[in-house]
Amino acid sequence: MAEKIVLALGGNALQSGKEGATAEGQRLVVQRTCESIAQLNERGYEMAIVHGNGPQVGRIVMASEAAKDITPAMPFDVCGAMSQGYIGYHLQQGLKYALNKRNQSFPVVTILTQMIVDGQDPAFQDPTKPIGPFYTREEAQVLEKEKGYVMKEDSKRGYRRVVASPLPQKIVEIEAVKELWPHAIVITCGGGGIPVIEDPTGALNGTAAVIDKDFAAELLAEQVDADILIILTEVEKVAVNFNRPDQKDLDHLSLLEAHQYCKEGQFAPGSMLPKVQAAMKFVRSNPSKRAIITSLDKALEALDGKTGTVFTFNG
Ligand SMILES: Nc1ncnc2c1ncn2[C@@H]1O[C@H](COP(=O)(O)OP(=O)(O)O)[C@@H](O)[C@H]1O
Ligand SMILES: NC(=O)OP(=O)(O)O
Repeated sequence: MAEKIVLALGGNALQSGKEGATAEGQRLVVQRTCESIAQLNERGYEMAIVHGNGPQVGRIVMASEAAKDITPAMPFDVCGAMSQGYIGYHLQQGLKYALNKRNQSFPVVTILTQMIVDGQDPAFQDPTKPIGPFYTREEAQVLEKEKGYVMKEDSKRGYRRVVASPLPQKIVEIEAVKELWPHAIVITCGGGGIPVIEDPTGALNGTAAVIDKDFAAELLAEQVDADILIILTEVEKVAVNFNRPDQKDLDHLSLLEAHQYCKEGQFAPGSMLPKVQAAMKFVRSNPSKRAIITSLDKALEALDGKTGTVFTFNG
């Protein structure tokens, strides 16, 4: 039977490199990434793709706020839906091209996905999710004062606006994902899913937050009974003493080792920590499964055991 993979693509990773943070730059990074995804498809893996949206949704919100004198600003959840739309569009386009080149006519579909969150989630009182561009400390102070944003340092890369990031609880469109799974590469839970709160009548209402796509991908991987959760970002391996002269890249982590490093504060909150926590949760949910964290261009090598950081239940 074909192995099932949930592939999580980092929002920052999709806007990294020399191309920068333009829509065209992202399209080029997506195109390269789609070449590896098409190779995975060629090998017979069944796949769903979950992408991040931190930089993208941040920019959509900024554009909407900047234009508020011309047209009313879009609510945050609508900005999240817009980010799913354009990143899904880039992925559909890139994948179709990469698959066609290999004479594979496999359907690719983006499902606009809502994610139920708990309105009482303490995360609403403690913003942690970095969105939008990076700023200097001085610029961040000005934004805090002038716009009332909460700004935090992000993995020593600069300062970013942070927003609430409640935990994903239920994928609203999960039945559609399961129906489509054997027949298509499904792009779903983009940006962690559009955060919605269910009221007592069953109505869903969008809320101002950005869900962590690593946790959303983990939830999806459990629900579709995936064999492997692969989290692709900018770094090839998870490291301890990250960005220090004694940095050590890790090939493998057992649950126990990962837990110990989390306790030591080795993984930055809002960036590497949720990835490690999602990987840990997945292997804890079923000890026969594995999770891998690696860079966008190394997915194939990592699946072959040649690189990446592999998480397993035991050592
Ligand atoms: N211990 C660590 N090991 C490796 N990378 C780390 C670590 N701590 C923080 N990072 C940073 O986390 C980044 C990944 O998080 P982020 O950029 O938020 O991911 P995404 O690509 O999903 O948007 C890496 O590119 C790296 O700069
Ligand atoms: N929503 C989300 O987790 O985005 P990033 O991958 O950009 O952090």
